[in-house]
Amino acid sequence: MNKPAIASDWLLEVNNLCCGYGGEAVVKNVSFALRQGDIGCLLGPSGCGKSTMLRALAGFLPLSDGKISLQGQAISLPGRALPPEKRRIGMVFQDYALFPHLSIADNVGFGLNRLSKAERQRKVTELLELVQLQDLADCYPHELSGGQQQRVALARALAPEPTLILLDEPFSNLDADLRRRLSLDVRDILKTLGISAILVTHDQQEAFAMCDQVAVLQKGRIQQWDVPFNLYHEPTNRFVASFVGQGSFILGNTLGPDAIQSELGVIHGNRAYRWEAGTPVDVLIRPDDIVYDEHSPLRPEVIEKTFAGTSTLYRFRCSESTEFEALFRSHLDFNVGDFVPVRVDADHLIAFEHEARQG
Ligand SMILES: Nc1ncnc2c1ncn2[C@@H]1O[C@H](COP(=O)(O)OP(=O)(O)OP(=O)(O)O)[C@@H](O)[C@H]1O
Repeated sequence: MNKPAIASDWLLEVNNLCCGYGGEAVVKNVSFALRQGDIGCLLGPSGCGKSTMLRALAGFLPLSDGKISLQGQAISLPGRALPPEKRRIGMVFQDYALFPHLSIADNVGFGLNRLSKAERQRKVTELLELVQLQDLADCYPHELSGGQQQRVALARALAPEPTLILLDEPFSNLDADLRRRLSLDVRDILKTLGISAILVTHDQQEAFAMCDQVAVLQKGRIQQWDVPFNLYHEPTNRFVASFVGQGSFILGNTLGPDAIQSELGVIHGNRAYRWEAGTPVDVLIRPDDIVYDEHSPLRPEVIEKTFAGTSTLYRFRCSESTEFEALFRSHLDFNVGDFVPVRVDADHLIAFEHEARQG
């Protein structure tokens, strides 16, 4: 049997995308690709162009350069774009955007006019079961909590069986606990249906928990498109290293390709660097790279302590220019002013050529 003619293995391909407003470029030369069933994320600080990229994907913003393809077909090119309603792309917004005068069932069935009444009802029931709101079918949006309204918005976006779902900060109106639970539920629902999605968020925990691939954006450019583990442990540049997770840079000098002399001792890692021995470098120290070791000669001073239940985050100072953080289980209890024996235990040695600090 012949396979359907799909020109590429990728569901979504974005090539050298450039777009913006009034001739001003906001998104610059962005390229990435997403496989069928994967959840991608656009993560970055406020104003870096995440929503602008999403608008271009949805077809609301023209391209000044580049190409967007879905299932191997170009849907956006400069001067030529498939209209939003013909893209088979669903959207879920931060503010839910439900119709207040329609019941939950009618909100979900809104885009299903082409179906017979019975088919429409069957589909709505199926979707409400999927998002676990079958008992609220006859309620109105104002009678639902924020989390429930967002589930309705997801069911409505899924109803026309889109090829791709775009989620624009969908959980940012919810409290932290609900946010975490709902993001995992939404991931499960999308994975069960095998639907691909792009999530826009500035919350890295949400990005890591929910997404298979994450783009870290800065000023309209992708700095790294990778799996969450690599973004944390193998950041490709200083911006990603600082933006993703916690960490401090300390000064060191290379001893060899995989060893750096620093105030915290000789740090070994699993990466080889090509710098000459003696090159000044900034080494990234994550809070989980530091362990308590009562035999260690290194005894930095605790200068800050943040208790967080099962763990405590300590900020240590070795000297005027060397500070770093460490995360210890909270039964290891120290006070500000204590000198604590610690050592570096990092598998992933991340270093960048030394940058003189400003000011
Ligand atoms: N309609 C618009 N007209 C002109 N400039 C815009 C418009 N929308 C956004 N911008 C500008 O484009 C840049 C990127 O905005 P965008 O909303 O894409 O960022 P973002 O990463 O989604 O930010 P946030 O996380 O704060 O929502 C900003 O400098 C913003 O001021």
